[in-house]
Amino acid sequence: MKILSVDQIKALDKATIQNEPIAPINLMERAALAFVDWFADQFPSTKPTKIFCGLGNNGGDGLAIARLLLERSYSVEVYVVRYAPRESDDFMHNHRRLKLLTENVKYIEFSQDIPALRHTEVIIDAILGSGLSRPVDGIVKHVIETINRAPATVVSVDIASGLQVDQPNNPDDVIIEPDYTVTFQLPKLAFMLPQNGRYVGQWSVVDITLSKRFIDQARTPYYYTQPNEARLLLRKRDRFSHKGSFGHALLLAGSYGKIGAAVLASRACLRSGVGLLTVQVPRSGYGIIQTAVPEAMCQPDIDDDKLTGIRHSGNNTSPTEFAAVGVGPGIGKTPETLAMLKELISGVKKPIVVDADALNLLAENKSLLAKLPVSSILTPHPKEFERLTRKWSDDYERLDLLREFAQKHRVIVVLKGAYSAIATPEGDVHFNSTGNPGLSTGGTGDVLTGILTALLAQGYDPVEAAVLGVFAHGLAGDKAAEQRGAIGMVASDVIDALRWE
Ligand SMILES: NC(=O)C1=CN([C@@H]2O[C@H](COP(=O)(O)OP(=O)(O)OC[C@H]3O[C@@H](n4cnc5c(N)ncnc54)[C@H](OP(=O)(O)O)[C@@H]3O)[C@@H](O)[C@H]2O)[C@@H](O)CC1
Ligand SMILES: [K+]
Repeated sequence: MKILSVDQIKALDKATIQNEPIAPINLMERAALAFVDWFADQFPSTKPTKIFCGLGNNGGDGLAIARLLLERSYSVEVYVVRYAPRESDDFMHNHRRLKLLTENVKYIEFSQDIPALRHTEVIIDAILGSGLSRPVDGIVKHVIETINRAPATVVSVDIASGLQVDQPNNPDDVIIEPDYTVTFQLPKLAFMLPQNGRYVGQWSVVDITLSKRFIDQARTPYYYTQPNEARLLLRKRDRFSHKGSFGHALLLAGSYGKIGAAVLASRACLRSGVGLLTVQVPRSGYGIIQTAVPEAMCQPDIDDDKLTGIRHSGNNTSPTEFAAVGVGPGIGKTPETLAMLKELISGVKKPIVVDADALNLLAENKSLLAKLPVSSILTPHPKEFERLTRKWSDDYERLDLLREFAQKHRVIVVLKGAYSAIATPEGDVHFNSTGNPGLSTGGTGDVLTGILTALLAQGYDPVEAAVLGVFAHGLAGDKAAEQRGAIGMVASDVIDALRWE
């Protein structure tokens, strides 16, 4: 699903009106209906509802929503925040229609006009939408502050009033802090960024059938991966396939005290469809791997405690002969392990998966970045990404840094977090839709490395591997959270919950 800029959203609105064609007022009606359908699924008609409307089209939506809720027997009070002398045409139209139905429309010009808000109520925020053009002040600011202090449930129409759609707000901006946002047609970039979490709440997209042709043709670097899109990436298995069809992967993981990282990455790799897996661990991890992951072959390092080089033994010759290589989980940062990483990077040509301490070693030896095979997948969490780049002042700057980094080094970067952002060498960013705070626990990153290595070994295109792998990892995390709760779940639960279908 594409994420469009605020200018593109306006153009999409216009294109729909012209091409469908549909009168603007009917488009507003469609939006209000879609909102009300969502609302009626969430809240019973016995729930007292107060709707706060601005004077633009977001306010017009609010008035239409008020009328439709009244028609469905909700008890609704409407407040119009009069911050300017002029209303939009569609606001006026809906104002007239609403007045035919109820006298219960009040106006807020001064602070004393703001009603008391109770915890039993639902507040619908239709003050400002995508037309926000400056920070809020005056009476709008007072109303927003009052709503934010209220114990009531708050639902924003399209976007929280005061929140910018696709650029940073000022730190002292006053913005609605909703429990829910119900947005029209496509998600907004603002929803993807951690700094806006409290200004978005739980968000949903409702379909108002805006021009599909316009959306298909619109150019944007930003995408949001939906379940149907991720599932399309999954390859079917041929009945006549054999283990050679799914690649032989190599994982370089573990150090003394962190062999568990190698176990987790290996198990996840095997649970993600790899044909064969060889794990290289320090010698002290040999028995552990052979016992904990009997499906994997193990190549011990000559060193007891750390990885020191690429071992060429048994039926495996050099890293170039593996279908895919994953490196990093639990490896530590000793000079010997750095030497191993250098040997690997200069030896392989195919994309590799780079995680954890391998990323920290790259951050301390930035000249290695230029030597990474094209389309390698790097999986930093924000702190690791900061070490690879620099500090940022807000999440929009971080997003710019992410895109620049991926383009400059021609790699894929999975920036982990809520809505993990996958940046491609072409400069696109795919935000992931699965996952939950339960994934913030030791070992889940190792699991992701195993998954991504397995997908590369099976011959997936690296961008598709990253998008699909991050999606499946988050989905397994969601299933684990359902079973164990987000607090009690551990990385092994995520592996157990992996399902490729
Ligand atoms: N996209 C779609 O397809 C559809 C969109 N729809 C709906 O339309 C909404 C967008 O409507 P909109 O463009 O009228 O903008 P909206 O946010 O109501 O505000 C504009 C007014 O507020 C003013 N204003 C701005 N900032 C201000 C501030 N800080 N403090 C005070 N005032 C401020 C601004 O003034 P100006 O900038 O012109 O000076 C202008 O007068 C969108 O979010 C969705 O709900 C649906 O109905 C149908 C399908
Ligand atoms: K709003």
